[in-house]
Amino acid sequence: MVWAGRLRALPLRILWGPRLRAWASTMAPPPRFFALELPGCTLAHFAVGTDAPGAPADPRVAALMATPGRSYSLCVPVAPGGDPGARVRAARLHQRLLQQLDRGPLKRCQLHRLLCYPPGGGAGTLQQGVLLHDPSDSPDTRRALLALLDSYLEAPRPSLGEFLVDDATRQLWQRRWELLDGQGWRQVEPEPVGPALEPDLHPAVPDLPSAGVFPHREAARAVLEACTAVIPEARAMLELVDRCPTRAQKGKFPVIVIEGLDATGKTTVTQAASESLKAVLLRSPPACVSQWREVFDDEPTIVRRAFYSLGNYIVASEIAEASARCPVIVDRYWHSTAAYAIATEVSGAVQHLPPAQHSVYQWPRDLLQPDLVLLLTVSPEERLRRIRGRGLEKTREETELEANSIFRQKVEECYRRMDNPGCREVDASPPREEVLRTVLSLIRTSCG
Ligand SMILES: Nc1ncnc2c1ncn2[C@@H]1O[C@H](COP(=O)(O)OP(=O)(O)OP(=O)(O)O)[C@@H](O)[C@H]1O
Ligand SMILES: Nc1ccn([C@@H]2O[C@H](COP(=O)(O)O)[C@@H](O)[C@H]2O)c(=O)n1
Repeated sequence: MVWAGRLRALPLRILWGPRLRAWASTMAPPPRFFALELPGCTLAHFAVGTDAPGAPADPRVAALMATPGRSYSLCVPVAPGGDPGARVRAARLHQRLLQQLDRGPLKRCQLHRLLCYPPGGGAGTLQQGVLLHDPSDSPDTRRALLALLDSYLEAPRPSLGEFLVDDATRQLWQRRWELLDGQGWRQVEPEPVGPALEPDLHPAVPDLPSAGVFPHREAARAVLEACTAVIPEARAMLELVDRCPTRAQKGKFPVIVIEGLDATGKTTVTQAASESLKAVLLRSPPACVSQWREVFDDEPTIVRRAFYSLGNYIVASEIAEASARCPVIVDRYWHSTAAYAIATEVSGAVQHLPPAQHSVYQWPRDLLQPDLVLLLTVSPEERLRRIRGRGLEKTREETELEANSIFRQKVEECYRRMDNPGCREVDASPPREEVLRTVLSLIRTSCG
């Protein structure tokens, strides 16, 4: 491994002459594009293997990789076989990989979220992973990464690349590691790292309908069906869903959904409004599945959101039944499932979200629609005051929201972009009585 340490110091053009370059170009794999999440949730884009040797990469990428140490990319395809089973296996593998990076010598590496996609992108072509930066450039890190790859015996195996800086020209290169039959791990020829334009659509968006924002019940159902061998609770959940009518119909009374980030006052408002309107109060996920929530909250997005999506269909059958008798108030519904899924999967900040009117913001075609959706919003400071005032143990996601105001902004912006039905925003910062008055007045004017 000593030679590899020296390589960084050697001007790469000595190793990378024209003949070698010509040979490599005949063998070269297709170019790959990368979206790297940097501190502050900014995204830097770069390309590997395009015909751009010598061209400067994004200065932020160059700066990161030029800091003392060594950077590696580790990626897993999201849909190696295209079917839900393959997607679930790949997502669980990616989750396991992230957990493994938190141990041993790899723990000292700084991690940055990384997405890899081919030119043009498209559903099923994405790879998700991380860029690891080892500030100490220790050979133990490389050894640990190769040992980690060795522990993945079945496809899809993660792919490992190593970044190199040509000290003379400052050009960046990537060398992938490949497993050669009987010869162990070998590095393939370096490929140039060059600049890349930001794609029009964030590369994770084409996969959202199969990975967390399911456009119909069957799409979410197929995901849990694929999990039954490894998550016994998935079978129990499917049995409950399968007992619900495929197209639950709303009764003659109005159905009002209250949405918002944690601690914006949904519980307070839904309880008071349902008393005032003599309405049935329901919540998603429904009580009958809440005992499995912890299990699914520990799973990757695709499985977790399939659970919440199917929970919405169970609530739909409860709404259908209750709205035949009286008004119904619902604490969270599909908009929550979709908004959190989009905000989690789309790396970067608000400007990287899919544009308004994109199909991911459309209501699923087979899910009972409410008459009115109200989105409670409060300032970040007020929300934090309320979380602290409540004094309850914070869930992991709440902790993340608290720490990551950009994630919170993305969730809220997704709520605002939801369509058909869209959300009516209500400023929930005033005292409880005033918020309730506003909500009741909106319900009366909108639902008669
Ligand atoms: N208008 C208000 N003014 C001041 N405090 C409020 C107001 N509405 C709710 N609260 C308080 O803020 C805290 C969070 O409210 P609540 O539990 O209703 O929010 P929530 O949106 O249901 O939260 P979660 O989604 O996390 O369950 C509670 O302690 C509640 O008493
Ligand atoms: N329909 C829903 C409801 C909830 N979620 C997820 O649960 C989290 C919040 O739940 P609370 O009980 O704290 O209100 C939220 O972070 C969502 O991830 C969902 O996806 N769909």
